[in-house]
Amino acid sequence: MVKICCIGAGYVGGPTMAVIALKCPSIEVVVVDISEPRIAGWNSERLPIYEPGLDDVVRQCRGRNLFFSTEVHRHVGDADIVFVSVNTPTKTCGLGAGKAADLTYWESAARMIADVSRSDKIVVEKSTVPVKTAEAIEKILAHNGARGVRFQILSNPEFLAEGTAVQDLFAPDRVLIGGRDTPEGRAAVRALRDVYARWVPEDRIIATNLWSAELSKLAANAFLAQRISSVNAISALCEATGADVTQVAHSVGKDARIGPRFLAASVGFGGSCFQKDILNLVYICECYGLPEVAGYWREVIRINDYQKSRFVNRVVSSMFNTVAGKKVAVLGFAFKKDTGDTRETPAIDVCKGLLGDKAVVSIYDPQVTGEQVARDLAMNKFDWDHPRHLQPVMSATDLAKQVAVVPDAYEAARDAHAVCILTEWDEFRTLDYKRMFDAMHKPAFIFDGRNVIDPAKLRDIGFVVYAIGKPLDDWLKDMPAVA
Ligand SMILES: NC(=O)C1=CN([C@@H]2O[C@H](COP(=O)(O)OP(=O)(O)OC[C@H]3O[C@@H](n4cnc5c(N)ncnc54)[C@H](O)[C@@H]3O)[C@@H](O)[C@H]2O)C=CC1
Ligand SMILES: O=C(O)[C@H]1O[C@H](OP(=O)(O)OP(=O)(O)OC[C@H]2O[C@@H](n3ccc(=O)[nH]c3=O)[C@H](O)[C@@H]2O)[C@H](O)[C@@H](O)[C@@H]1O
Repeated sequence: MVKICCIGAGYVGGPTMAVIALKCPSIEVVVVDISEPRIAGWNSERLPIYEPGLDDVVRQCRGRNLFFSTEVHRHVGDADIVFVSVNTPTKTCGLGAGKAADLTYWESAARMIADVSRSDKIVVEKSTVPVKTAEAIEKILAHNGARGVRFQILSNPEFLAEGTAVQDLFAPDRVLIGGRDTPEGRAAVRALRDVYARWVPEDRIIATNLWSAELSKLAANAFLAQRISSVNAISALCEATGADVTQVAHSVGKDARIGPRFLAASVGFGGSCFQKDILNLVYICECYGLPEVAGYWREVIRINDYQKSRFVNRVVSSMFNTVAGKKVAVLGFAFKKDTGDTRETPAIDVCKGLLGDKAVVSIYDPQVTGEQVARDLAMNKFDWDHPRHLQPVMSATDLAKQVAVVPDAYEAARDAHAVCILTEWDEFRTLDYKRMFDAMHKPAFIFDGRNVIDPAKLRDIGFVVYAIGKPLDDWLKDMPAVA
């Protein structure tokens, strides 16, 4: 029986391995992690991540051919194929701080693989890594491995999106496998291809060289994020001119060369990867002496930051230039719908902006806990991807004074001056906004950072409405949008 071990039981390692186990009953899959609570979560009825459809997949194969364990050394030692799916955050200090990928976790995983391996292994980069990481890993394994043990490194980046991870894994647009162009390298690519080929059509499995595979992942995320920054840049111009960004995006996306997806204007993109991977790309370009290329991609991040601060400025300037002491309801804190993940969510920057202007913020999100919100709002940039014990937690008193996390949208809006919609949860489309309006101070404002409400209907109720990239209310027309 082929044995697979995956190091890292996170948003990628957990779902990816669960689907491999489901689709390949003859393969034993063990997911290992140094985090005991995470592994305990995977072995419990309440999985550590919220992902539609995942419970069902895990229930079908856990204990059959899918296992979660903290016995990292034993399972890595036993495996034929070792996936490495550890976090690769942005460096917070030292050379390349704020841009370069921090490969500490990756390197320690690679050294551990070398230490415990007594049989040949295929080592698969699942984490998103800088181009040429495979070369560094090869060196670590070659210099530290036991005599006679051979390693083949493959790059097999993951393209799933949170919230749709299970369906993305069931029917991927493509599976990318990069390997060495040697007999051993080609055999390793074949072995991994055979795993995916059990459910992915052959023409969707692409084999490339190692560096193309590594770079394709960074490039794909950069292209996706660039589409959002493009439409968000246009959204600012829509507000200035009276155009409607939804209509513009629809018209632009009808061009088959452009396509309709991923053109929804928003308060900004979030998530653990877009910013991190683009910064990483920027750093790599700078290292290779390509400042113009680096500058081009850096603008994608700059527009994203601009979009978030533009939103905060809209809120504050509309409300007579101050939100001090005013209650602002925040609907949605996760970085997108159908996930409880808050890493790099635009809600953090928006809430911090409002708190900086002394607002009292009342947050409702169907999947995010108060503890998580407190942690996020107290954190420095990039700290979220480092161990929990190194992260500051906002004191209970500070939290109680300015931030409340409440169990539903109506409670968030009670006695509020404004509502900000920051995540596009489906339930926000069907709320009883009249009921909310009646319970709010007047004028009652609504700021829709995700275009989930119908501005005309809410204006009829009596709200002053701002929606990203939509024609402005008279109220907002003369207010400055950007500081
Ligand atoms: N989150 C996402 O949707 C996607 C993430 N990626 C990439 O996949 C990688 C992993 O991302 P996530 O799963 O989101 O991260 P995560 O933080 O959820 O999971 C990483 C796990 O690795 C564990 N870990 C770290 N060092 C370890 C070690 N030496 N031994 C054993 N376990 C160790 C951590 O305890 C953690 O549970 C990153 O490189 C990310 O860029 C790629 C595609 C999608
Ligand atoms: O490498 C990764 O981590 C993953 O990053 C993204 O996936 P994810 O971040 O989970 O979610 P997306 O659906 O891409 O959304 C990212 C952010 O962009 C925002 N977004 C998305 C689409 C859009 O049209 N407008 C928009 O503002 C979302 O609300 C969210 O905040 C990519 O879509 C995945 O292919 C990739 O594997």
